[in-house]
Amino acid sequence: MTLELTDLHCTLGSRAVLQGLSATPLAKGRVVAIVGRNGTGKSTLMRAVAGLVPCSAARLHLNGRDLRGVNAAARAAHVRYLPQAAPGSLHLTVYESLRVALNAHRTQPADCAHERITATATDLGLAPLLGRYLDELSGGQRQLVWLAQALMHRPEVMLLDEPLAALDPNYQHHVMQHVRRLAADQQLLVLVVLHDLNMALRYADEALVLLDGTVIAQGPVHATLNAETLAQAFLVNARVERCSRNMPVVIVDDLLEL
Ligand SMILES: Nc1ncnc2c1ncn2[C@@H]1O[C@H](COP(=O)(O)OP(=O)(O)OP(=O)(O)O)[C@@H](O)[C@H]1O
Repeated sequence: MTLELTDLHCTLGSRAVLQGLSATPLAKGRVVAIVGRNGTGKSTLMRAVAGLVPCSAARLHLNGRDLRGVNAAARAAHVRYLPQAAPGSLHLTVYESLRVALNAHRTQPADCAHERITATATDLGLAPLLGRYLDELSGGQRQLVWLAQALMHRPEVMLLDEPLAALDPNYQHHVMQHVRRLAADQQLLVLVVLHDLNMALRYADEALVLLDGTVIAQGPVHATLNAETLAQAFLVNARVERCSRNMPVVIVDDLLEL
């Protein structure tokens, strides 16, 4: 399974947001970190792949299937988008909301539903919250529930837009470990917008670096997030060093002039 993106253009209002964005085909089973400065088109790219904003492309294919004529509702069976700000909460318990999410696509026989819900909730550390109402949860807890809902579908592609933004460090690592395991076990392609470059270095296989609506670098995450790319993408003087446990860490020394 691959996702092919060639020459994507998307104009919102009068702004050309995606400007001929192309990427080397993205393969299943991998976690791809989408990074780039604010307003550079990361969310728009996700929304374009999900079919939520109008875009033109020379090629927008999933598994050889042309997605261009496929509307967002039909794409949702294969491509699941988790936005930055999820919609307002209904007065449902976490368990009920996961049940609704599972039923929405009927990918599982009903007798597996309970096991599926409890397994996903346990994996994400949500088991103690299953009986709580969504509108009584904290922002971070709710974000975890949206993620669990998205994962109920077993899509081919998961688009996660800053899924760590409201989470404490423990949950951040918990979520990324789970996402990574899912990608490998279920041969899922995960595109994840991350502002924390250290999380990208630690958990992503590949990085896609955006600037002004195009891809300026793509490849294995450790090779791609180098000083030169970080300078161009973020206007920072940065280096990637190994910590005492041999994990790569981005250190920003200075800001570069605009
Ligand atoms: N509906 C819209 N109408 C007009 N312009 C829009 C619309 N949505 C987004 N934009 C503009 O498109 C550009 C890219 O926005 P997008 O949300 O894709 O950026 P981003 O890289 O995800 O940013 P961030 O890291 O801040 O979330 C921004 O300049 C934004 O103002």
